[in-house]
Amino acid sequence: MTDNVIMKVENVSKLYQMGEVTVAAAKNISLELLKGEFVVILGPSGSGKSTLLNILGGMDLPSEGTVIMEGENITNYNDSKLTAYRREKIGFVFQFYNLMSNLTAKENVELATEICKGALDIDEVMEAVGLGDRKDHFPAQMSGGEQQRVAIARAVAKNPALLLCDEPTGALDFKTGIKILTLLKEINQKYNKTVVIITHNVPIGDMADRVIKMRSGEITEVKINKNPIHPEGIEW
Ligand SMILES: Nc1ncnc2c1ncn2[C@@H]1O[C@H](COP(=O)(O)OP(=O)(O)OP(=O)(O)O)[C@@H](O)[C@H]1O
Repeated sequence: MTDNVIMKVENVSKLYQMGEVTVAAAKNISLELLKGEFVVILGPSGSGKSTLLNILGGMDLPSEGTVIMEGENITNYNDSKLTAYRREKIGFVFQFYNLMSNLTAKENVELATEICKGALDIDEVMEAVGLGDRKDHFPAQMSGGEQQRVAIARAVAKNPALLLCDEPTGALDFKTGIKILTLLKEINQKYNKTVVIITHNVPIGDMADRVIKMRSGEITEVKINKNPIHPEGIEW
């Protein structure tokens, strides 16, 4: 394993038995994620993106294959080790922000970092996501874009090795979506974090260092972007 590989996925499949039929939600997937890389996994509905993301994030185990994160095979982990893995190593950003409505923006971020070793300074992260003056606002007092910024701060403040984002712009209007993608790129550069976005939204691939295309549970194409574009150049 080269030094800058943080995750190595080898021959991962996820099979579901539906009566007589075996459904392969992921089929023989192999990939590597590099430190500081910005990756977009693209695929239509049902192509296996969420299945793969769940496996990378330790929310689900593959039926076959291995996932090596920073040299450790997480597919051998028991439930408590997987919980620790999700807590320490992975920052999740979802389409819907899943904030605690009775906590302020800052408290939402604090809650996520309380049980983490090596968390980042919360005030600094709140500034980095552009919410320095919104820390004491409750989710209901914030726009969708602002709530997604809180969700990103919450994921980043844990100082995870990998930020996994599932359709992070899916619930946002175009302009706000571009701002969120810009923020994810800034976070990627400022903290040298590996960021993976999964989406069906093809133009988002143009901002990635690497685009991985999926169809029917398989990787169909891997494209390196030598010159990824700034998110403000993306249109959909
Ligand atoms: N628990 C399950 N049992 C049976 N089949 C499943 C299960 N989970 C996923 N699948 C099937 O695996 C395939 C891939 O699903 P997955 O949710 O990973 O796709 P996706 O690309 O994330 O789609 P979307 O963009 O709509 O969320 C689909 O055909 C789905 O029906």
